[in-house]
Amino acid sequence: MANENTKINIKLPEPSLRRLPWYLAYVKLLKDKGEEYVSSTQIAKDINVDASQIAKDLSFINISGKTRVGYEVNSLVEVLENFLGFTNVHKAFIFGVGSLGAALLQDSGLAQYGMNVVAGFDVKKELAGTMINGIPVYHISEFEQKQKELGANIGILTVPVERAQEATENMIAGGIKAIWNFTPFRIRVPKHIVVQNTSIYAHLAVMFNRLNNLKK
Ligand SMILES: NC(=O)c1ccc[n+]([C@@H]2O[C@H](COP(=O)([O-])OP(=O)(O)OC[C@H]3O[C@@H](n4cnc5c(N)ncnc54)[C@H](O)[C@@H]3O)[C@@H](O)[C@H]2O)c1
Repeated sequence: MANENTKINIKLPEPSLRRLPWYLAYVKLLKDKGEEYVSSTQIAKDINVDASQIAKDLSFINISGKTRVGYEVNSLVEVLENFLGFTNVHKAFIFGVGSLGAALLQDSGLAQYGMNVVAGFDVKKELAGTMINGIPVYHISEFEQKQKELGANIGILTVPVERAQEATENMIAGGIKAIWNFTPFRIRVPKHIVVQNTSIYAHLAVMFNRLNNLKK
């Protein structure tokens, strides 16, 4: 089992880190089916990743399989969830409650992955005082006060692209430490601020290209 020390000491390569949520989603399915053990060969077959790669990735988080039976499913779920930080709850605010911001407020999947969205903020006065999926939306002028009450470290940025930098500066001034940036703008931040850029469109060109190659 990975303990706190292991977690601090390990430097996991990012490609391995990106694969861990796939393993977690897969072993959670096995857990729901009541399976007790799983081998890296079985995981490999079902999710199409090389078995030795899986064993290597999992060895980074200090979990090893038993000869013949493989990994214990319950421990694997627990260790992966702890390692990925999905069991710590991170409080987040959403900035920009338009079509994407509102959709993210609707998504209960975020909470399952350790992200607790506690409020949304928008410049539109008519949105203030509304609720989406039980989560309150406030006018942006209330951010400072709500930050004092709720203390969120993470800000999800879903404002129009031309407002991205200004909203980012406002978020940082209000105590946000990590920004999940959904805008296409490359926001500028001080070194101590974590930025994760995410776009559902980023993979499209790759998919179109693969599709075109299939046709040839
Ligand atoms: N990353 C992705 O995969 C992805 C997908 C869709 C949209 N987007 C991007 O997300 C952003 C939002 O898109 P949308 O379709 O929801 O737009 P939208 O216009 O529906 O919503 C934007 C909201 O932000 C609010 N806003 C403007 N300035 C603000 C500020 N300073 N602080 C707080 N709120 C503010 C607006 O009033 C509006 O309600 C855009 O930048 C868009 O390009 C990204």
